[in-house]
Amino acid sequence: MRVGILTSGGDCPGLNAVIRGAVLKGTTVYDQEFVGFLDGWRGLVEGDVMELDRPAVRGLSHEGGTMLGTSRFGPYQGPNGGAARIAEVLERLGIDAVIAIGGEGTATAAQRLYDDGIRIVGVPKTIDNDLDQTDYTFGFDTAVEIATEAIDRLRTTGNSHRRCMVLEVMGRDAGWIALHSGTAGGAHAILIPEHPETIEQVCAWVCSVRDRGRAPMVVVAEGFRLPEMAEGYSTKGRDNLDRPRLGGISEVLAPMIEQHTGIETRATVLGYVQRGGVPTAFDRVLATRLGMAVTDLVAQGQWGNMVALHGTDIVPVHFDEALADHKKVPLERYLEMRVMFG
Ligand SMILES: Nc1ncnc2c1ncn2[C@@H]1O[C@H](COP(=O)(O)OP(=O)(O)O)[C@@H](O)[C@H]1O
Ligand SMILES: O=P(O)(O)OC[C@H]1O[C@](O)(COP(=O)(O)O)[C@@H](O)[C@@H]1O
Ligand SMILES: [Mg+2]
Repeated sequence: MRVGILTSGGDCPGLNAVIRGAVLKGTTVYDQEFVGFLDGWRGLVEGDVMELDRPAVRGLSHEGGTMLGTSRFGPYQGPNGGAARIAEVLERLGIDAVIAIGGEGTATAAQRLYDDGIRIVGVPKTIDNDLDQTDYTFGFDTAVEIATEAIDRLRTTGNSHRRCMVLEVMGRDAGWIALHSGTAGGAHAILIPEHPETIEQVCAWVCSVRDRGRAPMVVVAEGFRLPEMAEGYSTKGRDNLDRPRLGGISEVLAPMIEQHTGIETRATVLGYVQRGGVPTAFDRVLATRLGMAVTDLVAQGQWGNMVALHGTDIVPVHFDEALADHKKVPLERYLEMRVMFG
């Protein structure tokens, strides 16, 4: 069987480890052959492929990014898009099945292609960790490590100047990176998209920290909203799916905090550093296992499924099930940490 792999959506540390895991197990255990589609769905629609044999994936598990490239191009997009045309491309290239590695957008597209008769399986990917039906996604642990290191570093400069430091991390709809890094770094307030807080409440926490003689550390997810904000803070237009490009809420909060409390306050937007560079050991292991497991789905013809982490097991989950809900931070998880704020 000849299998095509693609990576789609935002990149994420661990994508290369998935590709390597799939190629190593698929070639040795199942005699599968692999090609990679370049730049996500674009490579599939346009038939733009590279051979993926064992030497092509050598030493790949520690490398960040994706060797195949990624994009936000859609499989139904453009004059050549659509399942019928994709079926022709697969036929012409002698490819029997597709492995799509991506987030909820990629899984939505994969589900639609599956409904339209394409033999496709998936691997979940998101640094935000907000895909349902999988306990963790690779890339998340790496992002949390990077954000935690940033908190540690901001603390020493904040302490030296007795400033309030505000760190903005990624998290469009879900505050997992903020919650985990803020917890690990001992932040005095953690602000996430799921649970608005008033500026008065944030300032009350900041003042209580200052009153103890400490320099306040606030971690905010990019998608956090004050109660009066209708959507996440955005000044960079919208993406090709018409979602606001988020970023900059920390730069709104910092002057507000300074004005309300009189404490000198500085904002840092961590940005794409969270998505770049080498994956942690945890993410390499998870990504490798997911890549290996997805070749089982191909061998068994379990089309329409993706592999997922349940506890310590890798199990198949139908795209439909995974897409039914969005894995947000539950209120009780937030309240658990909120008692420590201030
Ligand atoms: N509802 C949808 N229907 C068809 N294709 C979609 C849909 N949502 C996303 N896609 C395609 O999948 C690509 C990746 O989705 P995106 O949300 O950008 O990343 P991710 O897969 O990481 O969530 C999008 O650019 C788009 O081309
Ligand atoms: O600028 P881009 O590449 O569109 O991505 C920004 C978004 O991607 C994310 O990193 C999420 O990416 P994934 O869920 O696709 O891993 C968000 O936190 C952020 O809002
Ligand atoms: Mg998405």
